Amino acid sequence: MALVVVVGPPGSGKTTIGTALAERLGVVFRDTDADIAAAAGKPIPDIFVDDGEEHFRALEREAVRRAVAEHDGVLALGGGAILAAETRELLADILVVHLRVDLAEAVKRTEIDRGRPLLNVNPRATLRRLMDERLPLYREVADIEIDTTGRDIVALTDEIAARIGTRTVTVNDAETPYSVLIGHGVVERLPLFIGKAARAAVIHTANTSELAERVGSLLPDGVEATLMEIPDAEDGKSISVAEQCWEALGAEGFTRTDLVIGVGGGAVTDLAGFVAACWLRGVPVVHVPTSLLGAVDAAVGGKTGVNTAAGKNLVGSFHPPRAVLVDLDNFATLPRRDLAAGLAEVVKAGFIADPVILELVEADPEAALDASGPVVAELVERAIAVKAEVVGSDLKEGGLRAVLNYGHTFAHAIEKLEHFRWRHGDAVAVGMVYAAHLNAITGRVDLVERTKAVLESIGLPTTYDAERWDEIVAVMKIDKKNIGATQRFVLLDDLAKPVVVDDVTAEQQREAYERLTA
Ligand SMILES: NC(=O)c1ccc[n+]([C@@H]2O[C@H](COP(=O)([O-])OP(=O)(O)OC[C@H]3O[C@@H](n4cnc5c(N)ncnc54)[C@H](O)[C@@H]3O)[C@@H](O)[C@H]2O)c1
Ligand SMILES: O=C(O)C(=O)C[C@@H](O)[C@H](O)[C@H](O)COP(=O)(O)O
Repeated sequence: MALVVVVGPPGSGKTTIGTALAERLGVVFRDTDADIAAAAGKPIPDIFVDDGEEHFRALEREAVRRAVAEHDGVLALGGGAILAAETRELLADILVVHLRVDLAEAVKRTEIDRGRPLLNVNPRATLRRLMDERLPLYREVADIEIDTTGRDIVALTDEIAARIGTRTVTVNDAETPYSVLIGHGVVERLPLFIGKAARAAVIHTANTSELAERVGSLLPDGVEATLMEIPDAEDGKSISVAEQCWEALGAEGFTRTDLVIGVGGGAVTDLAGFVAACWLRGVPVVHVPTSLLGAVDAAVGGKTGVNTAAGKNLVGSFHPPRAVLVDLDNFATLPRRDLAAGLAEVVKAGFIADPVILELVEADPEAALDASGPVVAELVERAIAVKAEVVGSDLKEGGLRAVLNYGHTFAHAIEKLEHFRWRHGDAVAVGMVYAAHLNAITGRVDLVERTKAVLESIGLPTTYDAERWDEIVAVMKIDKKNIGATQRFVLLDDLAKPVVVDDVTAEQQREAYERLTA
């Protein structure tokens, strides 16, 4: 079903603004006038001349019906499409943007384009009449009305995106670009990303069961929801849980066009992504992250996986989602400790790429912990933008993507030694302090105090048990970034200047541990 439908009189900019809006939202643009001309094999003015307006309107009603049902992007309708009552009814459940324009500018804009059959004679008077007649109908169907007169495209698309309540980050993945919608209530946009699914498996934990039910109820008629509750947190991220999900998919007869939806924290989205990646060798997955960490990191970028006795995330696959719906309202029930843990990955994005993030947290740590406040919304968008930029150019961690692992070599060792009972974000916080010591010890930038201060200001741990070096070093040796026997670490040459190095000596690693635990 269409994401946004754009309506308005001739000259209001439906095609230009609709195209820019689609680009901004990371979706495809479609125009029913173009559909009609293509299907008829001739331009619209020729249809009017050869077959008459009534015939054209019949073609238009059918073109709109079809496009609304099958196009999951921005859809522009011909200026007169809303004359049909059945079309207006069709638009009742869809987000409709009405573009207004004043008469003088509409005349100017339409003069350039001669292909408008109703404006061949006395265009100014005709336009005035059409605009007056149709205004109440545009208003009847529209959710948002925007005056385009004298305004540039960028400002207009920004305003429409903001009024839709959705900030969108596009992940320009080389395989299939997808959108991360961020805003209050964006879970409602789920029906746009159903594709051809006849069934959807909604994977969740007890903590997100209410939302999972709501997600099930948002599926369009004819799409059958199967709710699959898995154990909470890391207990759910195991091969045996994945296997139970596959058994359930088999029992429900899931096919390649059916859909998996992950509703929960990072553990759920990692598991749901993995289940989707392996079922029939890959079915679509949509993520509805409910934790801050899931939203800014786990749900974006296509890394999926489970933990095994051998270690954290060692079994998995790259399987980018079809879309990610970051509904900020979902953070309302997230415990403060989990919100803080999510901020660890946000702070990481600050150190590796966007220092404004650090400034925002440092300026007001409490605001960074206020789930419903504007600072969290900005932090979420910035952190996702950092991640999208990196994974968009290196999905499979051939090079650049490793920078997202800043602090993770040590963090994953803690997680394994603690039998996955530590919060991932807590481990990453300690891991970043360890990395900051390594930065300083290896003659790079000294950000130790800044790292500790920002993490402590939001209640995150910055030290670890002093007696476990031998175990830690053993686990770090099986880190995914290592090449053969060569250990690799992500360090910082400077703030926002990450580098992957392979020459950190055993002594330097030990020295960093001693400083961390001193
Ligand atoms: N794939 C990736 O790129 C990637 C990136 C970062 C982290 N991860 C993985 O993500 C996991 C960590 O994610 P996490 O921190 O979200 O942990 P989590 O999924 O374990 O969630 C933390 C806790 O918060 C609860 N919770 C989640 N949303 C809630 C809500 N709205 N209200 C109340 N409770 C809620 C969960 O049920 C859980 O108890 C780790 O397994 C980590 O390895 C993956
Ligand atoms: O997406 C990535 O790439 C990351 O490294 C993001 C990390 O923050 C995240 O914790 C991820 O789960 C780590 O992946 P792994 O490959 O080190 O297991």
